[in-house]
Amino acid sequence: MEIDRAVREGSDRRLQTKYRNAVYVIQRAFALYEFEQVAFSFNGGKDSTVLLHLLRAGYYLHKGKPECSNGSLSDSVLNCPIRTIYFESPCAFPEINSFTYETATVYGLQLETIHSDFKSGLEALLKEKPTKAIFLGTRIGDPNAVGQEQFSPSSIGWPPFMRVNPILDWSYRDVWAFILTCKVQYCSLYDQGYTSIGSIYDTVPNALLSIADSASTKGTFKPAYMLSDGRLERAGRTKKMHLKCNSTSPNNGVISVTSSAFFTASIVVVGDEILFGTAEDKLSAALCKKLYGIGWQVTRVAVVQNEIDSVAEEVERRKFTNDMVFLFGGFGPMQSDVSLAGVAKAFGVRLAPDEEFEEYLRHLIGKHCTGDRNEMALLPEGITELLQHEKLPLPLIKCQNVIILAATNVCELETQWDCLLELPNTPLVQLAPFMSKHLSSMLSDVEIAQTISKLCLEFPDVYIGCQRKSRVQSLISFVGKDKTRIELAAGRLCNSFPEGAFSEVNRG
Ligand SMILES: Cc1cc2nc3c(=O)[nH]c(=O)nc-3n(C[C@H](O)[C@H](O)[C@H](O)COP(=O)(O)O)c2cc1C
Ligand SMILES: Nc1ncnc2c1ncn2[C@@H]1O[C@H](COP(=O)(O)OP(=O)(O)OP(=O)(O)O)[C@@H](O)[C@H]1O
Ligand SMILES: [Mg+2]
Repeated sequence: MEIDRAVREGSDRRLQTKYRNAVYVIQRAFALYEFEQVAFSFNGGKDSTVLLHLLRAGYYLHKGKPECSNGSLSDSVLNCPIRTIYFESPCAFPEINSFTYETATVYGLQLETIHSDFKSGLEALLKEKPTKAIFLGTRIGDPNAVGQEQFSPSSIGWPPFMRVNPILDWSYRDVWAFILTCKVQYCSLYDQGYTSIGSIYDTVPNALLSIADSASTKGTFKPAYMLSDGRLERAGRTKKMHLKCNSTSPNNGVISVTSSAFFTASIVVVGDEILFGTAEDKLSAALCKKLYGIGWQVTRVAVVQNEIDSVAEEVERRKFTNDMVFLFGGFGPMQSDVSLAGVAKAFGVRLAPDEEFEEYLRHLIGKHCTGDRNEMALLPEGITELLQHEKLPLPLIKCQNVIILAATNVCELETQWDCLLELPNTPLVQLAPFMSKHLSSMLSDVEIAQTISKLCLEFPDVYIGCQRKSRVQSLISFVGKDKTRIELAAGRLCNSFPEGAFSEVNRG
């Protein structure tokens, strides 16, 4: 079989190992489940394309390599007539759609197209046809791969089936090594600089592949297999929150950009000494200001103990509720430096040696690196991205939406913040800035409370807060992204009281 031969006869030992393991998982699944009760989730993406050919190889080996009477391989075994499900969406790239359909025809896949979301589509599918297992092209590093194994039951709340992930441990490089070694067709978007493909509204070519040397090559991109750091394969995926694409919406998935889009962040500070009261947390106050400056809203600052479970608990909660979580403290060689272990626990992954980070550490602390395994170079496996900038002695560590800031003082924080903003794939999207207006008054909080409550109902888009300077002096703040609305709300307050009751103050 051509795939099997291409890999085995090639010289890439690593690919051969990955291939053998993936095909083994596929053969075991075929031995475990009836062929009619397994399905392949295929969407024309590079990972599912790899999986398609592995399934063909696994099926061929499972079938025991039958041959035609003339000694050549029969066509029926070169194909793997597996039930194949494709969740088609109006937001998909036309190139992806056509590649999916053409590939299904070429390889004799039994294609079933589903037009609803994953969960309800699978519920309907399982009701209609018994389905015990579904093959997916999920890989470690995909946002939804966390905690998964090669055989993982579907999650709670999902219909029951086994998710089979034969290429879970494959890297970006392994995927391209396989595609190029086996010379199989792939979707044309990957030749135009796309490295991971979502919808037309959230995916652009990967800027790291841009050829922007001259006017004639402007807007041209190198092919996906040229991306040297596979951890950046999702750099062309923009944030979903900006854009809403809904296949069931009346405007049939037409893009709608939320003008008041805003991101939220939370800050986790790891520090026993802050909780003892012997040290002060100045870093989170400085970071709040920075985030506010780029239009982000900070929804929580939490100080936790230097304890794995305390860090894990806080990070686990915040990574769901916030777009980004920033973590300070508890990072280093001391026994109390448990932040990375806490982050790993929050994501349900283990700490594993990261060769690239180890190299940076060796440069930085050289002879102080003891033993042949540096504990500081143990990073959460499969979810870590190193954010490197020439001004930083060590790259910043990003684990999905959690960024570990190694700053020990405000000055270091400022450098790290500036570097983060300068990164080509910065996770810090600059949003419309917040604006504010502040009024001071000698009226007491009791006198103004009712009017402010009414204003809050009338202006849900403006934050209206009252800070008591004393029992008889208040500072009322109006914060939001629409200056007219802020002015209107502030004017409404002033008009509700005798003239001169409020005076504007500048709070920088
Ligand atoms: C066949 C199939 C099975 C899935 N099973 C689960 C599951 O058991 N639990 C879950 O949380 N998500 C499940 N998902 C959803 C994926 O984890 C993930 O959300 C999706 O593949 C990524 O698409 P998105 O980034 O557009 O959300 C499944 C998706 C597919 C296609
Ligand atoms: N619309 C879909 N229909 C069927 N299966 C899907 C769909 N979207 C995702 N999947 C399944 O989830 C897997 C992971 O999706 P993911 O987008 O990470 O990979 P891919 O699409 O194969 O490649 P890429 O990362 O380059 O987009 C796919 O390989 C496929 O098995
Ligand atoms: Mg994809």
